[in-house]
Amino acid sequence: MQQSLARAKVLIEALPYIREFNQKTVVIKYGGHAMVDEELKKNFALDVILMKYIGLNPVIVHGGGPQINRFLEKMRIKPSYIQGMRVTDGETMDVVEMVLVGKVNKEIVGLINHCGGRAVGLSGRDGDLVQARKMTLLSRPEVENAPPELIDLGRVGEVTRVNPEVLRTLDEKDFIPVIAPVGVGEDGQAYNINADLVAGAIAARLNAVKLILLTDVEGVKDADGRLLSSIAKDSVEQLIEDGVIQGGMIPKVRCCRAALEGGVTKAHIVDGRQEHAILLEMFTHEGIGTEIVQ
Ligand SMILES: Nc1ncnc2c1ncn2[C@@H]1O[C@H](COP(=O)(O)OP(=O)(O)O)[C@@H](O)[C@H]1O
Ligand SMILES: CC(=O)N[C@@H](CCC(=O)OP(=O)(O)O)C(=O)O
Repeated sequence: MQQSLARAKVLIEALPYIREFNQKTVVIKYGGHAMVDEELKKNFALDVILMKYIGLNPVIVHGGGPQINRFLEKMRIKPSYIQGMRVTDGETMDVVEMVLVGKVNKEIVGLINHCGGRAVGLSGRDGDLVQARKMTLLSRPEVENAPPELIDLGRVGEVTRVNPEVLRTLDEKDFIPVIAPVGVGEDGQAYNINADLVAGAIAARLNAVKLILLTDVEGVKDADGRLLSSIAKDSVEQLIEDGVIQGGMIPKVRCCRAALEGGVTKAHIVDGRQEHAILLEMFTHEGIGTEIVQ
């Protein structure tokens, strides 16, 4: 009796959130590090399917950094990153597109469909969804007051425009879009874009009610390693400058800030290794991880 009452209470706790998010878009970035084991991947798929069936519009953007690295290692190419971005020469770009679009994307789509959902895989090149240009990245000078230098990352892109037409068409037919972070340049060439940045840009363009970034840590931590449950968007740059936020966490917090500035209501960085992380974040009073706030 007690147990069934507890179960009913869980459902009732979700009710205000289900009502609030009805017909709203939620962009979920599924990081490569969160794709840990088969059980976790299946639970991710089930969370997304549940969201769709209770009336939300989930849009998935996935990463695949570790999966790309495994392939590069087989080819004896050493991965290299600057400020969380992969240095991408022509050969690496071929591997990036092959692994992200040909492998990781298809696996996620296959899993969602196998679990009873209706997913369609896309890259940013399909329907000109994610348009890009070469990313300009400035060095952070070691010596005080030294002028920053332009870093050449090869075929790494930044988003210039999101064309949501193809996503609207899929939504009309109740498909769940699963997007690989490869963009298209003016020259028609592919660009490798950090998946967090793609998720942030799509969330802003779709006026998403939430952006959720699933990663492999509990959330953003302070200098002593304690979880920060909330960060004001205007303190993000200071935390980067102080060296508290580093590496792959940099594009995450920056994209959350940009998404909020672009009209997204809430942005969260959440531990994708936790079972049903999406449901806990979306439909419980406590929430989990770090919220970036206005
Ligand atoms: N302040 C911080 N709080 C939490 N993680 C941080 C912080 N600074 C750097 N990181 C690193 O960022 C990583 C997440 O980025 P990344 O590896 O690119 O994840 P993903 O593959 O999910 O995109 C964490 O595993 C952690 O090592
Ligand atoms: C420019 C850049 O760094 N692109 C990323 C794209 C994939 C990604 O972002 O994957 P995760 O989310 O799993 O890290 C890369 O090549 O690894």
